[in-house]
Amino acid sequence: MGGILVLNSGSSSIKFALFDESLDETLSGSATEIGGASDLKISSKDLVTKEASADLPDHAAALRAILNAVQTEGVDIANLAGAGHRVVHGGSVLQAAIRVDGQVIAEIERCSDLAPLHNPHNLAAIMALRDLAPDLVQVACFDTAFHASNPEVARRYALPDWPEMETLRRYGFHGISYQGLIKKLADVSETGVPNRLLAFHLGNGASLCAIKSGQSVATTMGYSPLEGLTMGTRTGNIDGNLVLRLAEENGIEDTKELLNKKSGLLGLGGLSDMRTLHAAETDASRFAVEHFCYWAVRHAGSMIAAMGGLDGIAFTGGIGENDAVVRQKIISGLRFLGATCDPQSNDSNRSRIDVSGSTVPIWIVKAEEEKTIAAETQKLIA
Ligand SMILES: Nc1ncnc2c1ncn2[C@@H]1O[C@H](COP(=O)(O)OP(=O)(O)O)[C@@H](O)[C@H]1O
Ligand SMILES: CC(=O)OP(=O)(O)O
Ligand SMILES: [Mg+2]
Repeated sequence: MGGILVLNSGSSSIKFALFDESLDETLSGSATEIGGASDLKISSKDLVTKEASADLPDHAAALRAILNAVQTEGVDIANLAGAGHRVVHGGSVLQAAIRVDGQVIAEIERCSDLAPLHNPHNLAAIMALRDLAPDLVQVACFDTAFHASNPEVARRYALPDWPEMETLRRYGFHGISYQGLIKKLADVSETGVPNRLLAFHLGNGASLCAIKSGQSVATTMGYSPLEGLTMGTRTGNIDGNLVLRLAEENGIEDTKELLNKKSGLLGLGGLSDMRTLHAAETDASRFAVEHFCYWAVRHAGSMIAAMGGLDGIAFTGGIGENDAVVRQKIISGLRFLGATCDPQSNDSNRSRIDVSGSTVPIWIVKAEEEKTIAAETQKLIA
């Protein structure tokens, strides 16, 4: 019997991994910078990495390339034990991992408007596997599930009560990443997971999570993955009245496109990808990076208040794991709390980057979304 194939469609990437029965990864890879200087990488257990600079203009092309590559590596999709998918928004109906059927597909589709950079691609991955292997058991895991522990005061917008109100609330995202992060941190930290942990998931989408006693108590994303930090192409927090004014002037569809796909780093600096932005070295690109870091620090203050203090910091996601400049700027912004990083450890992306004497430990934790999804999938197909 084959293993579990996991597909994780982010807003700028599709990551995948194949796991055996012991949840050891046997094949993995990613299509990154989709629509830009795209790359397709595949690594197998013997650590051979194949890299192809593939022309991937959109997520559909990236998905096709990944499924071709996986099959070329000898994976028989019809003979897998199951497939697991990251699904970003499941709304108020889909909150825990679930086996995919017609109703689940309809609900994921219904939530597509709320996560236009994700749900359509998450669904495309499910449908592509359905076409290739109609009998394959597929499981959807939701980015929102980890935040179900947030208190009502954090989840509710200050809107009056009416019947639909239960669905018009803050959900929070990147939950699969945060769930994987605390599991991994428990392994790598000698002292276990700190009681009040500030987690930064910084990728093309970016959010923060206040994790107290292992549970999410607050997070920066809300009703959709638009709220919170400045992101690759998303505004982050924006005044509702400004949104209304934009919609009056430009119409709803153009405003949705503007807020989700043309703003953030792209809107400020002309480029959505952090690496390319650093390389550009223009006034606009430098300002975009400053904006990203400034708002990460501002929101960090809010997360720390929600936990009543700070015992540890962890960075994850494409930027969080790799970008020493961004990490250093953010940690400098938190120096008033006594958090200080060691420049050498930070520059070499070590797993522990605080300087001795820092009031809090600071870690870099590789996002393990695929493994977390594989574990959930295995539970559901058992
Ligand atoms: N080595 C690196 N140095 C700096 N930034 C990086 C590096 N690798 C990836 N990134 C950045 O991470 C972001 C993509 O993060 P990722 O978590 O893969 O995205 P997604 O949100 O699509 O899952 C991009 O802005 C990219 O430039
Ligand atoms: C929820 C979200 O923004 O995800 P990603 O960072 O993968 O785009
Ligand atoms: Mg991602």
